[in-house]
Amino acid sequence: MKLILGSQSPRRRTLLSQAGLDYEIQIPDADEKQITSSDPETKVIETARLKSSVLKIDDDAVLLTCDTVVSHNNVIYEKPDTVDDARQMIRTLSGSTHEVYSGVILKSRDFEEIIMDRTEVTFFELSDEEIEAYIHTDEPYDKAGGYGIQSFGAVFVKEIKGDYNTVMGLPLSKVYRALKKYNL
Ligand SMILES: Cc1cn([C@H]2C[C@H](O)[C@@H](COP(=O)(O)OP(=O)(O)OP(=O)(O)O)O2)c(=O)[nH]c1=O
Repeated sequence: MKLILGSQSPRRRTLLSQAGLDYEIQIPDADEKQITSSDPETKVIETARLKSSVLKIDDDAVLLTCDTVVSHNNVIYEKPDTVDDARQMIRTLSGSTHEVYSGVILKSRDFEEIIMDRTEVTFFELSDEEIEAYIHTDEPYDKAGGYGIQSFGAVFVKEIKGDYNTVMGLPLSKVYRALKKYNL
């Protein structure tokens, strides 16, 4: 079996490579706005499934698609569209704890497997100056919740409970373990 990563995310590529997995890439072009669930687990799974539904799966392939959202006080945060969105997200996350959900669909012609993971992240209290400086960089805009734990956003983090890689966009150890079952 060969592994296809259905993602344009550079982080997901890096993480699969870090685990020594070989893969080919396909880029899903799905209209994610059509997934409107307000439950983060449902949202990431349905979105990952939507991404897999727009890609072709060969007989000998397993397709991996994934979605990541941030949830804070029952509100879901995806990628900020504007500077104002990013400001509002980082202000909300400042000085409190949020959850990052990453949901994966592994799909072949014969099966579908769901992998779900959740990591809790607590931010230090951030100053207005810190937030303004950050939202005027490129970093927030391609990331759920408007920050990157693997980049400058690391300095916002006081505590993390769970798999760090789930925050970066792929629950790597769970994915690795699942893929071993299919000899990938
Ligand atoms: C919270 C957080 C998210 N992210 C990223 C992971 C995901 O790539 C992104 C959430 O967007 P997604 O829609 O999950 O993924 P994507 O659009 O980047 O890629 P694709 O749909 O093609 O697979 O946010 C970080 O890189 N660091 C972080 O700390």
